[in-house]
Amino acid sequence: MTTVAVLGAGKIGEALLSGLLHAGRSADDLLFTERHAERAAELTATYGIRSADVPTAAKTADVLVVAVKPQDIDPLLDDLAGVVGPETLVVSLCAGLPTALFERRLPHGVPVVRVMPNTPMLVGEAMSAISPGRHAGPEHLAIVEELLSAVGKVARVPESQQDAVTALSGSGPAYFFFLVEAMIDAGILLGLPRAVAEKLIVQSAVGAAAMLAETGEHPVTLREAVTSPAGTTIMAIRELERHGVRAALLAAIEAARDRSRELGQPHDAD
Ligand SMILES: NC(=O)C1=CN([C@@H]2O[C@H](COP(=O)(O)OP(=O)(O)OC[C@H]3O[C@@H](n4cnc5c(N)ncnc54)[C@H](OP(=O)(O)O)[C@@H]3O)[C@@H](O)[C@H]2O)C=CC1
Ligand SMILES: O=C(O)[C@@H]1CCC=N1
Repeated sequence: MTTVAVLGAGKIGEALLSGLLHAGRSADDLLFTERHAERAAELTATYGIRSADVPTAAKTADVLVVAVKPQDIDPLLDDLAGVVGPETLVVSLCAGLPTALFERRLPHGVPVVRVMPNTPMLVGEAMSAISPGRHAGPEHLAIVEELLSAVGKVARVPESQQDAVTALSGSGPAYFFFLVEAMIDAGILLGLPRAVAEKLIVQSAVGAAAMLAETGEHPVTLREAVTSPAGTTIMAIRELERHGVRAALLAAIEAARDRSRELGQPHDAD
């Protein structure tokens, strides 16, 4: 069994650790590094996973998962440069950061795989897209695929698509949460108690997601089946179109893609 160290156990790092434990991986095969002792102690108390410093994590683990904010990458790469070699697989979850950045800053030959996961890995329902760097071979992709398959679905994409993937599925859960939040507010507007509105909308979201995943039907077909002639749904759809919700989504996701590109840019001249 490979030992995995998560470098930076914040939101996504914790989701990965928790998801791997739920999938049956032993806490003994996991490690993490954190900047603050308090946060490290809290995670160890919750999950029984050991914390370590970066050199210890690099010596002990076969796979190092980098899960710090893109803005925090420089000092971490400095720390890693002296302690990793081609035998260590580096997996980056960082939005926007190209594998070439890691390859420039780490010793020659270190294999790097860029991944864009999402937080549903907490419940075993992540969507992760993976792309190999220059020194990552099929064996490295297979390790990453196996690791992430335990916490959701995995797709292989060319690295040139990762900024779009980040905007679509990396950030995607936030768009659905936003929609659910707004629909619950609509329930309040119509006079429903909050608890009732929440139950109605969350189960409608679960049911709609299951239909999308399980029937294989196109979303248009599924929506048409809800939309009765001269009924209620078409009145709502007309309002959504009138308010430009479709165009807003296109613009929003394009803006997220642009931000992902921007996050990689400070390092272009490294
Ligand atoms: N959240 C999400 O849904 C997703 C995030 N990502 C990517 O994952 C990365 C992390 O995002 P997220 O979890 O949201 O961010 P967080 O800020 O929640 O987590 C990052 C963690 O890393 C810690 N940290 C920073 N530098 C170091 C270091 N040198 N050594 C050890 N720990 C360190 C931070 O500590 P401190 O609190 O002190 O800053 C923080 O706890 C980002 O690059 C993001 O693009 C990718 C997909 C989805
Ligand atoms: O908002 C972000 O930058 C990160 C990357 C994808 C999801 N969360």
